[in-house]
Amino acid sequence: MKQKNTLFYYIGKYKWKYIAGTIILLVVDILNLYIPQFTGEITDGLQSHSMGMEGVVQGIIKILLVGLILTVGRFCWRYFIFGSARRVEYEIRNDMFAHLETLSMRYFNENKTGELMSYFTNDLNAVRMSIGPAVITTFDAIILTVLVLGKMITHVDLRLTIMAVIPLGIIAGGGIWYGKQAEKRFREKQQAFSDLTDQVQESISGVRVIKAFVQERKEMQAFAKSNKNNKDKNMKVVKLQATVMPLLDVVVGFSSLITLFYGGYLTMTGEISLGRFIAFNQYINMLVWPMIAVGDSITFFSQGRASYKRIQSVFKEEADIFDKVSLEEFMKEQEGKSDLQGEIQFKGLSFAYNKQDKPVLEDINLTVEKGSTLAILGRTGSGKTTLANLLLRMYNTEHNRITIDGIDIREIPLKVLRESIAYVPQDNFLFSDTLGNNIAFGSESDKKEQIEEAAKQACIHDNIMDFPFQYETIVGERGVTLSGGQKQRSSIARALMKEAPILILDDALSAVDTDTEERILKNLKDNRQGKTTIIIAHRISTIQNADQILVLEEGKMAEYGTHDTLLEREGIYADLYRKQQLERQLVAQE
Ligand SMILES: Nc1ncnc2c1ncn2[C@@H]1O[C@H](COP(=O)(O)OP(=O)(O)OP(=O)(O)O)[C@@H](O)[C@H]1O
Repeated sequence: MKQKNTLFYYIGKYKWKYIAGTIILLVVDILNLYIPQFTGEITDGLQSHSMGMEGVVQGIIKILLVGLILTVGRFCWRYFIFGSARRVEYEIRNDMFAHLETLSMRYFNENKTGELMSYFTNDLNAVRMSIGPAVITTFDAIILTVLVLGKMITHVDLRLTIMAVIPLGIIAGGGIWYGKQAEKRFREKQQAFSDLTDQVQESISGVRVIKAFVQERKEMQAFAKSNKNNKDKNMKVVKLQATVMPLLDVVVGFSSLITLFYGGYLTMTGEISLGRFIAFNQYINMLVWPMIAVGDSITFFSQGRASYKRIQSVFKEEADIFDKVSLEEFMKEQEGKSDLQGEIQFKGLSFAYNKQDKPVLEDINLTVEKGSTLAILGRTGSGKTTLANLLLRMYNTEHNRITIDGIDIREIPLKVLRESIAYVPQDNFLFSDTLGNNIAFGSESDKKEQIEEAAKQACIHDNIMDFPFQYETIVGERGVTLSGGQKQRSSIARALMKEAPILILDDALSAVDTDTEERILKNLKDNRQGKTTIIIAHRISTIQNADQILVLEEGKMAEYGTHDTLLEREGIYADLYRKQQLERQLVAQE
C-alpha cells in the first residue's frame, strides 16, 4: 500500500495517455493560432484589393479545415486526459475501499462514518478535477500564452507585445499567494462538508430515537449549525475567488487598453498594417482565457491538494490486525487442513481497549471443549461482547492468551479463524438485500434448500413464508421493516447457514419469546452435535442447560461451573436465578 500512497503512482499508470493528450492539445493550440492569421490575411487582401473572390474562398476553406482538425483534436485530448483522470479516481476509490476493509475495528471506532463517506465522494471528486481539467487547463494556458506571445512578436510587433503583456506579469506573483490561501480555505471547506455529512447520517440513522424523544427541533438546530458552518466555509472560498477573478479581468483590461492606444498609434504611423492590428487585438483576446484559466487551475490544484492530503490519511493508516501466517503456510503446518475443530482456551486473558484504561477483562482462564456449550452471563458492561470480539480477533490480544485447537489465534489466518466462527452480533445488522441473500451472506452456498433449512432452525421460516415475496423479500430501507425478534432470528439463520465449528450468540435470543427460544435452543442442540457454542445471555432460561456457565463481574471470572454447581454456590448466579424465577411466577399470575 505504501507505494500507492502517492498520486504520481496512479497518474504514472496512465502516463502515455497523458502524454498523447498533451501532444494533441499542443497541436490544437498551434493550429488555433492560424485562424486569426488567415482572417488577417483576408482583411489585408480585401483592403489592398489584392485578393479576389477566389482568394477569399480559399481562405475560408483553410479556416474550415483547421476548424475540423481542431474539433477532432479537442475530442481526443478530452478523452485521453479526462478519461485518465476518471480512471485514476476509480482506482483510488477501489484501493481506498480495499484498504478500509483491512483496517481494524479500532479505526472505525475512532473515525466518523460521515467523514469516511466524504473521502469517497467530495474529496475524490476534488482530486479528479485537479488531475484532469486542471492539468489540461494549465498546460493549455501555458502553451497558448507562449504561442500567442510568439505570434504577437513575429507576426505583429515586439514593442507592442512587451507593452501589452507587462500587466500580465502581476498575475504570476498573485497566483502563489492565492494558491496558499485557497488550499487553507478548501481544507476547512472539506472538513465542514464531512461534518455536515456526518450530521445527516447520524440524524437519519437515529431518526427513531429522535422522534421518540421529541428531539426534532434540537436536531434541526444542530443541523442548521452544521449547515451554516458549511455555508460559511464555502463563502470564504467564494469570497476569495470573487476577489481574485475580477482582478484578472482588470489586468487583462489594462492590456487591451495599451493595445488600443499604442497599437492604434503604430497603425496610424503605418508601422503595422490594419490587418495585423486587428490580428493583435484577437491575440490579446486569446490571452484572456489563459489568464482566467490560470486562476481556475490554481483553485483546482489547491482543492485537489487539500483533498488528497485527507485521502492520504486513510492510506497512511496501517492495519494492526493482519495475518502473521499465510494460508498456505498454515495449511502446510496443519498437513493440508485449514478447518478448525473448535476447542477454545483462554489462558490468563486480560484486555484493555486503551493501554491507559482499566482492563475490561482480567485473568480469564477456561477451556471450552470441542462440541460443548459455554454460556456467559454478567451485568451490562462486564465484558461479554469484548470476549466474543477477542475470539474473532477484532482486537489483538497478547500472544497465546486465546487458543483454538491449541493454536494461538494470532497464528491462525484471519480467513480461517473467522470462517470457523459463526457470530450473531448484538445489533443484528441486516443488509438492504433479500432475506435469502442476507441468510446466505457468509456462506459459500446460496442453495435454496440450505437457506430454508437454516431459517427453519432459527424459527424464522414461517414468518418469511408470510412475507409477500418470501425469501425474495427485500429488507431494510427500501423493503419490509422486520421486528426486533425477526431480525434476531434472521441473523441467527445467517450464522447457522455457515455451519461453522464455533457459534457465538451474543444476546441473540433476547427479543424472542421463551417458547421460540426453547425451540431454537433445541434445534441448536440437535443440529450442532460435536460443534462448539458460546451463548451470551441475560436470561437464565437461555443458558441453564449449557455445559459450563461463566459469570463475569467487572471483567473477572466471578463464578464458573454448571447450572447445578452454581446454584449450590449460592452466589451471583443463584441470586439471579431466584429473582428471575420470581419474575416468571409473577408474570404467570397476572
Ligand atoms: N470499542 C470500545 N472502546 C473502548 N471501550 C469499549 C469499547 N467497547 C466496549 N468498551 C467498554 O468495555 C466494557 C465492556 O463492554 P462489553 O460490550 O464487552 O460489555 P457487555 O458485557 O457485552 O455488555 P452488554 O451486556 O451491555 O452487551 C464497557 O465498559 C464498555 O464501555
